[in-house]
Amino acid sequence: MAFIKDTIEKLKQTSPAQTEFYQAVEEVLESIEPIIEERPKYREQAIIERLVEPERQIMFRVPWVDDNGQVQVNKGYRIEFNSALGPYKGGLRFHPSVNAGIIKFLGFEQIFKNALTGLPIGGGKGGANFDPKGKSDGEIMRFCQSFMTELHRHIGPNTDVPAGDIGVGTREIGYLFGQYKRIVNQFDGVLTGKASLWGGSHVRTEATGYGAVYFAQCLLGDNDESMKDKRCLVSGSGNVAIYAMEKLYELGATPVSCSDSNGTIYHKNGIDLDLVKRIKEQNHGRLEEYLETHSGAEYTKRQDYPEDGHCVWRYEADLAFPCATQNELTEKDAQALLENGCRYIIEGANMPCTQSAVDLFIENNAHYAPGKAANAGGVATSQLEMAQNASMLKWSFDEVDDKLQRIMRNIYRDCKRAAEEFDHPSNLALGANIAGFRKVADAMLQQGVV
Ligand SMILES: NC(=O)C1=CN([C@@H]2O[C@H](COP(=O)(O)OP(=O)(O)OC[C@H]3O[C@@H](n4cnc5c(N)ncnc54)[C@H](O)[C@@H]3O)[C@@H](O)[C@H]2O)C=CC1
Ligand SMILES: O=C(O)CCC(=O)C(=O)O
Repeated sequence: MAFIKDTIEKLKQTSPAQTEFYQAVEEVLESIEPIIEERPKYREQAIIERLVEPERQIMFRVPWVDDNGQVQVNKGYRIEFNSALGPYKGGLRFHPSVNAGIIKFLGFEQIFKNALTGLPIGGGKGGANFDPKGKSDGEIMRFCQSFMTELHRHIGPNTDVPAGDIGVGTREIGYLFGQYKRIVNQFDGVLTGKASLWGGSHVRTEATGYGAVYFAQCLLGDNDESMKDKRCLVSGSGNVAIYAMEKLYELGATPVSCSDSNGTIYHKNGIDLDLVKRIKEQNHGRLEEYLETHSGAEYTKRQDYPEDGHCVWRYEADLAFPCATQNELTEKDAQALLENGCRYIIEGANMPCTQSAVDLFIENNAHYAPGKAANAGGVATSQLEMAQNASMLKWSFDEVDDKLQRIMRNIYRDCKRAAEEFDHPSNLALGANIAGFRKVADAMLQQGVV
């Protein structure tokens, strides 16, 4: 469709050097082509042109003082992308690679993901090019306080509700919340992923990883298979990877790998999850330390990965869960997975597979679950946290987990139905984009030209 090409070309001119953002937009626009043709109103009302332009983008200076008394400066971002379905909602990423294009791709994906949850939340994302690695607790706190000193004027429980993402977990949310409360003098549900002791929801920590595995269960079930005895490759060793592995073990599967930005562990007998939690959650250490306890496991340093991909995808397994970061699974990795008999690819991370990897999975009829559907359990549980905060109630772990399971089943069903309706019954990427887009686009039509 010429219109899609034109849209991408225009974006390249008006928002230069935002490669990941173009990638995310192109992927969505190509799969919603049939529905744009079916409903001329979307074109007449410039829904696409409006969708690709954030409602608001905030960029700010984040000055802070390090442990040596040196003043440091980072760049902070919050992109309030689309509020057609509810207050902006989406995480904050603290990572040195963060720039406006990365935050925009994440915010754009978040719009459709949040729509798929069926809950009243719009799409947003934020972060900073701050590297938490090697920073002391005091430095992290001062950075978070400075970040919130600007951010607080743009957010609110009914306006924009940030949460965590890479580099932002319960500790950072605590420091951010403390500063917000101090400035606005209100204890409200302005952030999610809070500690359970003071307003956090049960299951939010586990939700993204658990949700991805619940989604995989739906997919396996539809193919008369179960998780039992399945071998699973997992990348990452952060929040999403850890709780995906926990749920895999609970369901009788065996995760055999995990990774961090320095290297990959492959442990044929199954990853020692307690040890990974100790290294990562408690000590904020490096995965290489795993070998001190398990000398039989394999460790591959990042510099020894194949040139055209990531060594984690070169092992044999039934399922693959990319749970680290964007574009971490290349076409060559996809080829290796398929050759090794892997038939299920479930994205725990946001856009971890390159577009050519996704195309290869789909061409080969592998079961590919896109991140915007499979990892939506995190943001869905964030919305459950907002609901609990607003009603001043606290639900039990099982109550939240039951709701999460139901939401993941509904997302799976909606993606599948949309894929069937548009004659690509096994293409869940197409199904997710159409099902998510339709909700946002219809809400935008109903709200007029804004
Ligand atoms: N935390 C959440 O609730 C949600 C997270 N996601 C996505 O899941 C992915 C992982 O996020 P979290 O687990 O929350 O972050 P995290 O900060 O807890 O962990 C990130 C993991 O990815 C690894 N990593 C980061 N950059 C890397 C790189 N360039 N190369 C190799 N490994 C790298 C880190 O070493 C770490 O193990 C991200 O794509 C994030 O956007 C998606 C939905 C919700
Ligand atoms: O919990 C949230 O609000 C956002 C989670 C997130 O950043 C994501 O879904 O990518």
